[in-house]
Amino acid sequence: MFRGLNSLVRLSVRRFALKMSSLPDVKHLPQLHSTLEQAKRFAAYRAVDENLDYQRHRVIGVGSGSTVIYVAERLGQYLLDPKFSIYASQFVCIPTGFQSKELILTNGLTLGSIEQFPTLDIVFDGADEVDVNLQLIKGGGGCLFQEKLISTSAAKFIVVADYRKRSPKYLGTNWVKGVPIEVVPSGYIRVLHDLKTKLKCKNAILRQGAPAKAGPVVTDNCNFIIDADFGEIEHPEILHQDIKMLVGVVETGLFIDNASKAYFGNPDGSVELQV
Ligand SMILES: O=C[C@H](O)[C@H](O)[C@H](O)COP(=O)(O)O
Repeated sequence: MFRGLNSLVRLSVRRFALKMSSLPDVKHLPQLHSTLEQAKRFAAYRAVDENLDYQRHRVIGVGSGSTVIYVAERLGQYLLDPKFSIYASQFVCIPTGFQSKELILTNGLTLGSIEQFPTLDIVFDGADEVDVNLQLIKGGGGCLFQEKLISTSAAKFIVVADYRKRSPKYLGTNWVKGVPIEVVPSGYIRVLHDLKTKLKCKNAILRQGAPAKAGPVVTDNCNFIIDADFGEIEHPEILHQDIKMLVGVVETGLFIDNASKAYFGNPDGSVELQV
């Protein structure tokens, strides 16, 4: 129901922006249903406004998840404002999966592919947890491989998140579902076994699609996802390398030395920046 409500609000935001025909101030937009959604929107709008160099940036990555919804919304508003539209009409947006492809299209933006544009100017994406060194856990929504492909192909990777994602110190403190790992389907038993025996993982499970689907989650690349719990992760770069070495692993949800900045939205409208 909330998703439906939010879509309605987003539609009215688009109409509002159309009527205003200038980049709307986030504080004047119709309120979203929860303070958490408001926090995500505050972070996304500020991240776009502060980092998008609309006169120079042409190839823009749009990530996955519930926070980038507001990134795509903001980018769409640049198209509607005559001051920016001449530049925004030249933006090409590269998606990190099916969901972001839809976001790009529904906000009136031009869709491109990583094969056409292997180098990006900037990418905006969410995160499941951000540690004090800007290392990330991503993949809670199952999109990690394409997200990593896009974010490591961009000159700048800007993280947009709400206040819950900021780790007090180590990854694995706030996000306790485990590190998402994309694996080739035929190799999942082997990877589960190796995670437990070779890497001393506390628990590793194949992500299930229930209740929406019986059986495992299948990614946009037709792979499976394993969630591997290592507790608090002191050395994410080493863990990432160790997991990558396992036969059957396509990519890990540990994003190492990749993000340039992270914006965390708070319910009161303030946004914290981590660099
Ligand atoms: O696979 C999903 C992605 O890594 C998302 O960016 C991540 O899960 C954060 O999503 P959200 O903005 O919904 O918290």
